[in-house]
Amino acid sequence: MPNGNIIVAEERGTRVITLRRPGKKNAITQDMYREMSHAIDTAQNNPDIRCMIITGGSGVFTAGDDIDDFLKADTARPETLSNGARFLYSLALNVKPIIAAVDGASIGMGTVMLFHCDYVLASNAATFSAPYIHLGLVPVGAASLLMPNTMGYQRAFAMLVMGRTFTAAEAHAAGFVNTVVSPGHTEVEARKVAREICRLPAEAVAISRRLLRTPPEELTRRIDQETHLFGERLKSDDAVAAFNAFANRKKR
Ligand SMILES: C/C=C/C(=O)SCCNC(=O)CCNC(=O)[C@H](O)C(C)(C)COP(=O)(O)OP(=O)(O)OC[C@H]1O[C@@H](n2cnc3c(N)ncnc32)[C@H](O)[C@@H]1OP(=O)(O)O
Repeated sequence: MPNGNIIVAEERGTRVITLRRPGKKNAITQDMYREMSHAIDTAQNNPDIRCMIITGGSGVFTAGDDIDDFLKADTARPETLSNGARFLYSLALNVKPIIAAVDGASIGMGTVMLFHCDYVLASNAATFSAPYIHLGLVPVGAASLLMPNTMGYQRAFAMLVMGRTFTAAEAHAAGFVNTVVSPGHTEVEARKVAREICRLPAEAVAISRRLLRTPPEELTRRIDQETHLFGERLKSDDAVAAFNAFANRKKR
C-alpha cells in the first residue's frame, strides 16, 4: 500500500516520481523502492509516457538507504533487502529517458541512481556522495562500472573508495551533472528538459539512447556481483558498528 513517501504524477507525457519523506531526509525504505520500481516498470510499455523525472523536491534529494532497514535486515535472508536490487534492475532495464533533479544532499543510492539516469540537473546547494566505505560497505548498483566510465578512475576512486563528497561544481566537472541551477529551481528546469525530450521523435530517441548506454545485461551482471558482496559486508563488524553509531548518535 502506498504510504505517501513516493508521489507519482503524470504531466504532459512525463511521469514525475517524487521522494517525499522530509522528516527522514528522504531516506529510502523498502516500500519506497518497491513503489519507485513499479512507477518505472509500468512506464515501459505506456506510449503516453515519453520520459520520467526523479526528484526529491527542494532541500534534499535523498540520504540514501534507510539505515534502520539495514539494522532490521535479516542478513541470513538477503531477500529482506532485495527491493533496492530490484529498483536497480528497473533502472538498468528501463528504456525511457530519466531526468534527475537534485537539490541538496544526494547520498548513497541517491548518487548511484544518477549514473543510470540520462540527464541530471543539480542546484548549487547539491552535494554528492557514496559513502559506503564509511559504513564498512562496498559499491552497489553497478557503481563500480558506471562511475569510472563516466568520470574516470581517479574521481571514482575518490568517491567510492575514499568516500569523498563532491560539490555541484565538482559533479558538473566530473561529467555526471549536465546543468547547475539555483536552489529551488531544479524541478522547473527538469520540466523544461522533459518538454524538450517529449518533442523529439520517440523511436529515434529510444534507439539512440540504447546505442549510447551500457548494455543492460552488463549492468545487471555487475549489479548482481555487487549485491552479493554488499550483502556479505552488511554482516561485517565494521558495518554493524557504523549502523549502530548512526542510530545512537543523538543519544550520546
Ligand atoms: C544500497 C545503498 C546504500 C546506501 O544508500 S548507503 C548511504 C546511507 N546513508 C547515509 O549514510 C546518510 C546518513 N545520514 C546523514 O548522514 C545525515 O542524516 C544527513 C547528512 C543526510 C543530514 O544530516 P542532518 O541535517 O544533521 O539531519 P539528521 O538529524 O541527521 O537527519 C534527520 C532525520 O533523518 C534521519 N535520517 C537521515 N538519514 C537517514 C538514513 N539514511 N536512514 C534512516 N534515517 C535517516 C535521521 O535519523 C533523523 O531522524 P530523527 O530526527 O527521527 O532522528
